[in-house]
Amino acid sequence: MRTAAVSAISAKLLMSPGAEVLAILGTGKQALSHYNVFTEIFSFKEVRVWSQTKERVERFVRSVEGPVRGCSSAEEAVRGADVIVTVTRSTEPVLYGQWVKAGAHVAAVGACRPDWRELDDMLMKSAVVYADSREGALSESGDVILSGAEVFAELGDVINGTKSAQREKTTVFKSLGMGVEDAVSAKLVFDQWTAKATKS
Ligand SMILES: NC(=O)C1=CN([C@@H]2O[C@H](COP(=O)(O)OP(=O)(O)OC[C@H]3O[C@@H](n4cnc5c(N)ncnc54)[C@H](O)[C@@H]3O)[C@@H](O)[C@H]2O)C=CC1
Ligand SMILES: O=C([O-])C1=[NH+]CCC1
Repeated sequence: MRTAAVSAISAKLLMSPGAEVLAILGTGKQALSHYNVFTEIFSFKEVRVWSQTKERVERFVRSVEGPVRGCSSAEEAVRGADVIVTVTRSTEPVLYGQWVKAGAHVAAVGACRPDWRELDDMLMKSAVVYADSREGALSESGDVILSGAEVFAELGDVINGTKSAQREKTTVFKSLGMGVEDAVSAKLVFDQWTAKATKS
């Protein structure tokens, strides 16, 4: 859930204000938590999902409570989408720059190893790239390292106002996960548990 929460912060800061279509590539655990968080926080008119097999797409569509359209290709899912979440275990690109609408926001969550890819070079080089941690992205993200793309800013730089949120451009948020996110999540759970325990 904390990974999806961070992706939602990236979308809040970087997606175009009139975003209507969300596409999710992947149908595993992260896909489900991203679906739940993004549909809870935002009001997309359409949500699309794609995965490697038809069976996985159908299982995902059955498992969620809200509407979602299963797609038979990644291209079909992402063409025209305003926000794209990549949550696969792929080691090769599944999302190509030529399919991505100008001004779209991509939350790139998979490919967390230096030789793994989810996004192609065209997308990485044409987008404004943000990361949770610049240091992490430069040592762990195949999409950043192998494309040679520049990391424009950390998400924290945008939150504290030292770097701009370039919403009008195509943006990529490269998520790798940080210990501080786990610590904050653990504190939230602990605080809620303590509050409940004190009431009873
Ligand atoms: N950035 C972050 O903070 C975090 C990143 N991750 C990463 O997110 C990714 C997804 O994690 P989970 O949902 O837990 O995994 P999962 O195993 O539950 O789901 C993986 C999904 O990827 C799809 N997939 C696998 N190989 C593929 C390929 N070659 N092409 C297209 N789709 C493929 C599967 O069909 C499945 O839908 C993993 O790469 C994981 O390492 C996970 C947790 C935190
Ligand atoms: O932060 C995290 O838990 C992970 N990041 C990459 C795989 C798992």
